[in-house]
Amino acid sequence: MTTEDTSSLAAESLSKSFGGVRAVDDATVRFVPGKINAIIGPNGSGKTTFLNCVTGMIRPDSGRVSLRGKEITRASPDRIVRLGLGRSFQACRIFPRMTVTENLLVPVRNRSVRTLLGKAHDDATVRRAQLWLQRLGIDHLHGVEARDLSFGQQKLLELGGVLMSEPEIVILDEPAGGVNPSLIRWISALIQELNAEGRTFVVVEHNMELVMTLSDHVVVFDRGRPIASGTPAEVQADPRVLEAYLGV
Ligand SMILES: Nc1ncnc2c1ncn2[C@@H]1O[C@H](COP(=O)(O)OP(=O)(O)OP(=O)(O)O)[C@@H](O)[C@H]1O
Repeated sequence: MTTEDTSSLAAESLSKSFGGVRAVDDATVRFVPGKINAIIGPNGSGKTTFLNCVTGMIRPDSGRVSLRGKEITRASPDRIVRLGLGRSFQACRIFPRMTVTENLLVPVRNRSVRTLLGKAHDDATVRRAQLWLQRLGIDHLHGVEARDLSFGQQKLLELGGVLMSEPEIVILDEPAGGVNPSLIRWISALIQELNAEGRTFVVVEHNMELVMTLSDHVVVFDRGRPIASGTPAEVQADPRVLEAYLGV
């Protein structure tokens, strides 16, 4: 078995430039299956672009992405979701004029016209949406339009949308960004619970306290490429990481 086979999600020599900016520069990353993986790095170090390449949102200039050993580099975002990879966004993506429940039922993760025009949702799907809302602690808001939710509630709703596709791997872009401390603790506990049930997480996050307490494996990006990886304690003690963050 090769190293790649042991990792459910991996990127190899991934590169993406925007004009003269090498946003992702020959990045090779193997996420640890079944664990909470974090990606950290200074602003502009390429974390979001890397995730966009991994999830099919943008096509890398070179390199490959694989899921369970199978190449997905050129797969569409929809297909990648169907293969078990769910993803939230830094700028929360919800439908503001739809209710909380409708947001979970709308096929955001499968935007094909066929699905949009397809039959109404079956009872099982509605029930599943209710169960996720309960788990997220926002079931009492089921009939409220998403635009009337607080920012933190909108983040939970977006997470619910991701979970509706029952992903094996959940990628979260800044789940704690702009969220108050008690909600951060709630989201953190949820991630741990969902991970304990077998879901792998990849979390891009700037909140270092959260990263260091939550994650099992941390990958540090700097100038488009991973410069260090390991346990939170290992990366914290790595001089390359201090240099990237502090320029020391
Ligand atoms: N669509 C784009 N067009 C041009 N440049 C881009 C584009 N997207 C990203 N970049 C540039 O690529 C580099 C990496 O950006 P990216 O957003 O991936 O970093 P990041 O680590 O996610 O940053 P942050 O932590 O601030 O979210 C930056 O220099 C950014 O300005």
